[in-house]
Parts: sequence; structure tokens; C-alpha cells
Amino acid sequence: DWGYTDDNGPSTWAEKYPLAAGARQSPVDIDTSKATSDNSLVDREIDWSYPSNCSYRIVNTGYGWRVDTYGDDTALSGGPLSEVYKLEQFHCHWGATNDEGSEHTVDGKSYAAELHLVHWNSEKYSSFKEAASQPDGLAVLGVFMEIGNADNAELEKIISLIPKIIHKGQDSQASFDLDFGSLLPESKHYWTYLGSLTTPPCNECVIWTVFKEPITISERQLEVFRSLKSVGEEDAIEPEEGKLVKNYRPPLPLGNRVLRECGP
Ligand SMILES: NS(=O)(=O)c1ccc(NC(=O)NCCO)cc1
Ligand SMILES: [Zn+2]
Repeated sequence: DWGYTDDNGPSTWAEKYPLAAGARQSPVDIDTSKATSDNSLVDREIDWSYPSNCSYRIVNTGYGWRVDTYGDDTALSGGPLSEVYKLEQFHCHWGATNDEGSEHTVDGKSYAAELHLVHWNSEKYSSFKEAASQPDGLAVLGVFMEIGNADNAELEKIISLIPKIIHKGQDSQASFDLDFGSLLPESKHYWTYLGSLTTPPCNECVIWTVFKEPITISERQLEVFRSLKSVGEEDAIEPEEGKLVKNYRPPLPLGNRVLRECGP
């Protein structure tokens, strides 16, 4: 199966997942000199509403942790979006060391990790699965994470559950009050472009919005991410083997896509 090691990593994905070789792939390097500011984005401020208390399921997908939300009363609209999108899940990508880990890069700079909030166009399509096969089906918010001294209190609610899902396939049900607002940066300055899922099958169905301002996470919290395993409990392997120390796809060419920028 695909993964992030030398023999099943991003450079091999196109063999089994042909979309991975497409012209609208993600992530990309955000070349700030190529970004064009767009007044139509200014007039339609990006707007989100997430419930303060909700029940969630956190799962070890084998590629990282993912929190499945039951996106009933969630909504993302405005900015590059023409319809209202619902939050389906959120997850993170990280690296083995702090000088890599984000998927998008900014003028070649990587951040230590990147949070993805995955939404689907519930106004036009009847399911996430259907939306994931449409060019305007998904809207993903990307938030860079850099190492800071303090723990990120909101992320800590998720990180405290990770010891329960160390092995692939394990999940944990929890209802906690997550303040999504604090998982997003203060500044709404963002870049937006048309791209894809950054993991197989790499469908070209995502309207990407990547915030310029990073949020912070502590080294300890990032180490907890790296303690996840990509193999199931039944795979008898050495304790140090199978650790998910990195799960990011390096950038793909922007090609002739437009990169728009909005914000102060
Ligand atoms: N990294 S990413 O581009 O945000 C992404 C989001 C959703 C998926 N796939 C997904 O949610 N599939 C539905 C069941 O897992 C893959 C990659
Ligand atoms: Zn992602």
C-alpha cells in the first residue's frame, strides 16, 4: 500500500494512482512573488462557524491521526468559495525533524507541521464521497504550525487521546468542546488556488485556502504525533519500527494555475 517510506512514498504514488501525476496537484510551493491580489476575494470575507461542543471520533488511519466531525452545524463560506461547505474531518502532516513537515511551503520554507480542515460542498453535492469526485467538491483550510515554547491548549485535547490510538485502525470516541477558532490564526491573510487531495487517490477536487500566519505547537506535542504507528497492533514488529515520523507530500509544480492572495 502507499505510504511515506522510500519504497511506497510520494515518488511512487503515480504508479497505482494515476491522478497523482495530474496538472492540478497539491501541495505546491507558494511563490509569494507569483501571488496576485484579487479584490473579489476582499469583498467576500472568508467565514466559518464551528460548534463549541461536539462529539468527535479520532482515528489512526495508518497515515496519521484524523478527527472525524459530525459536521451538522458547521459552515465555511466566502473567500474563494461560491457555496457553503461543511466540515468533514481534520488532520495533520508533520516531519521527522522540525525543519520539515508542512506540505505547502512558502518561498521554499517548510514549517514543522500543517493542519488541514477538510470541508465538502454540501450545497451542490449529497455526500463527501460524491463531492470528492468534483472540481469544486472540497475546500481545505491549511494552517502552518511552528514550534513554540507553549503547548497549544486546543491541540492538547486531541493529543491527550493519541496514546489510545497508537496503532493503525484504532479509534477513540470523545466529546470535547473544541474551540476551532483557536486552531486558526488571528490573521485571515491567505493564499488560495485550485488543487488536489495530497494523499492517494489525489483527486483534483480541492479549493485550497492556506493561511499565511502559523499557529504554534510545542516540541513535546509534535513528538506525540511521531509516536503514532503506521502498522496495526497485530503486526509484531520492534518497538521502534513502524513509527509515523513523517507523513507529508513534497510540493508539486503550480504550472499555469493562478495563485491568489487576500488579506492585509
Ligand atoms: N491532505 S488532504 O488533501 O487534506 C486530504 C483530505 C481528505 C482525504 N481523503 C479522505 O478524506 N477520504 C475519505 C475517507 O478517508 C485525503 C487527503
Ligand atoms: Zn492533509
